[in-house]
Amino acid sequence: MPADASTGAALEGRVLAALASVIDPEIRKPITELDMVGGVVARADGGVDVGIKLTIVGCPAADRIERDVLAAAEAVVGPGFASVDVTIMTREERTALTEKLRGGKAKRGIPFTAESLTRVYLVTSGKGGVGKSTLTANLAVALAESGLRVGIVDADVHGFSIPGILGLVETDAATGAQRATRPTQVGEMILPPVAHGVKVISIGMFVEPGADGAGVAVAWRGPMLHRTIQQFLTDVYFGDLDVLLLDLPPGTGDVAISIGQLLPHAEVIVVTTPQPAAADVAERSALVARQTGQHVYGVIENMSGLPQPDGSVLELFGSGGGAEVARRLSSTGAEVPLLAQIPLSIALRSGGDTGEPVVLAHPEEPASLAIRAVADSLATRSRSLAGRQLPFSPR
Ligand SMILES: Nc1ncnc2c1ncn2[C@@H]1O[C@H](COP(=O)(O)OP(=O)(O)OP(=O)(O)O)[C@@H](O)[C@H]1O
Repeated sequence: MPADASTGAALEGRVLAALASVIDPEIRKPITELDMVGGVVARADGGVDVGIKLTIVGCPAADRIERDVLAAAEAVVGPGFASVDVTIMTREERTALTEKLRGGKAKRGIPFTAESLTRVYLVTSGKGGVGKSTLTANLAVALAESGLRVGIVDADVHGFSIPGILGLVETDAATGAQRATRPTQVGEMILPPVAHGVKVISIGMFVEPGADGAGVAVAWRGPMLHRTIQQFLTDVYFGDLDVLLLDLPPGTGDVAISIGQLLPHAEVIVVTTPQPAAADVAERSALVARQTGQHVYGVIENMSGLPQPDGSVLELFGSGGGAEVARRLSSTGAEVPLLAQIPLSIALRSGGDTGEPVVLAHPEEPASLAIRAVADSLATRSRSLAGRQLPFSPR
């Protein structure tokens, strides 16, 4: 039923209040806080005309925002009594929005400083293929499911697999090839795509797909890598995060050193396999992090024994590698625990192939339970202020 036209201003106020429930899916804030509501005008017939200003032309969230705005307005004035007019923000309005999102600061900096409340974890490994990206993605999804605000920076420059593992894949209109979802850019601010509640940015989102659909290999030089990682940490709008996970390339290369300089307070999680022979290289990746002052939070052993139907366990990659890396790191610095042993799991592997993380698709799997136990231990840690300089001084 239409509202009474004589209460125009009150009606406009009620519709505006209802629009506060419409969340921009990329920025994850109410559109009313983002100055995206151009106007709400009550009509003589008891209906309402709503003007919406999107951040950019071709905004991927446009349809959803328009639909949600219409639904919110109709919930107040009745079906068929609301119209939505969509326009695009001016350059000045976009600049004002990006400044507002940066907390009023025109100048960009890395928000994940030692004083911020975001816990930053670097997921590293000695060698490739040990499941570092798969675990990073599943840990992030498990943390988001437990109610935390979570972001991932996929800094694995040569093996950017996080978008695929999380299903952030789209078809390139020009070539028909599959490619990682492109982030929306608002002025100089990049809005990370969201998958399963996790904000994700990946180098794979910025490379062109090859003929086979895979990202074209990029020959990165050290300074360019450093700038790219720095840009991910400054220009990508993550908002307030509880946890930021960075998926590092395997080994001890330029990216690890750059991140050591940019995020010296980050903590390191080392992923290794049960193979004792791999312990050397895994240990080295953590030692580089220690040299830049980072704390090693713990070791995860992945691809541990595969449970068999008869109850026995097949130790395909041997055993003891995770405990060995934890023991060696503990003997040369602060105590480093073995956080978990994640079993070999077909469901974990196939979830990575289809973009449906195993912790969501098969929460009862032993691999999911082991990943969730690590996520729980990360989730229950609060960011300690001990030993940190607070941003005010005594008079
Ligand atoms: N516990 C597991 N059981 C079965 N398969 C797994 C397990 N962990 C990872 N895998 C599979 O192993 C392969 C390598 O995993 P992933 O890409 O996560 O490794 P990575 O260490 O990130 O490699 P890189 O750094 O070289 O990109 C993937 O196909 C993944 O699905």
